[in-house]
Amino acid sequence: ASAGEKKRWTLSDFDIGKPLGRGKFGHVYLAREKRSNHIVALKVLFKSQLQQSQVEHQLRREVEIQSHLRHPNILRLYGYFYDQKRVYLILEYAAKGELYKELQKCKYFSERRAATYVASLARALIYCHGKHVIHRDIKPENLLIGAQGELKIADFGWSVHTFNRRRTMCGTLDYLPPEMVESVEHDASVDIWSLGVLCYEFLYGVPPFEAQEHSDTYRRIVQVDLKFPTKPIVSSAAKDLISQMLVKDSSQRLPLHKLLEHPWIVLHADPSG
Ligand SMILES: COc1ccc(C(=O)Nc2ccccc2)cc1NC(=O)CCSCc1cnc2[nH]ccc2c1
Repeated sequence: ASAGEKKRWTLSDFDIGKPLGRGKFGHVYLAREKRSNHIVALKVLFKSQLQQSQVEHQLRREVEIQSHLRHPNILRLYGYFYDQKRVYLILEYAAKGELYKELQKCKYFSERRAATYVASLARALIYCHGKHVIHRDIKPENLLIGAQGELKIADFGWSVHTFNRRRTMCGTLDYLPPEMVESVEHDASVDIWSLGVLCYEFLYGVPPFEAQEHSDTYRRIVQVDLKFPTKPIVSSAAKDLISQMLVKDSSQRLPLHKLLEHPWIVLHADPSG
């Protein structure tokens, strides 16, 4: 309710629960807002560390952007407050946890689950692009799963290594499109590339351009060295979709709204999302 957003929150409004994770700027805790019994994730950032890294403006800008985003597949930022030493972000709690852990556990997803996730992400990105917000950094580490199994772009803040516990740690190049790897300025079509990389990883369990050395990943990306393994068996419709997203010329990538009409998505994605 809009009245609630005007409220000045304080720590005493919350019962603090178990830690959900920790990162460069602070810790995240499960918490319950006392009056409503609403369960949230409370992210605690240390002002000293924010100042040291000169990210206060970035945080202010992000809080501003996030407070206007309302989409079932984008993790909500309900509000924030601060005290002497810390800034607190009141975030939506995704009850089924981190997607990359689920992917590690299953190795790879069924075509139905992969298509359902890709369709949800496409709808969330269409929504963001409509609000001129791009590059939602959609690698598996930044995706959470809600109570009904729905995907949430959790956008962990540009340099917050909160949950990037994957072997290819924070600096993974895997998701960057050619124009970003060649540090050319980028537009919303970067998200189409990243979604294509994600779709491949959902189906095969590894990103398409993975290599031992960064330099090899870099070369495979700029050459779009796309190969489909013979195992697991993946439909040609899925490969066709991925091939239309992982295109070097960003203007030739399949637009997101066309993705939602692609036969593989229409055939396999759960309409519920
Ligand atoms: C909208 O979201 C965010 C908005 C802003 C920031 C942020 O830190 N911005 C920043 C910080 C410093 C400098 C500049 C910018 C982070 C998030 N989001 C998360 O951090 C997601 C994981 S915390 C929540 C959460 C929920 N549900 C879960 N279920 C299991 C674990 C878990 C974990």
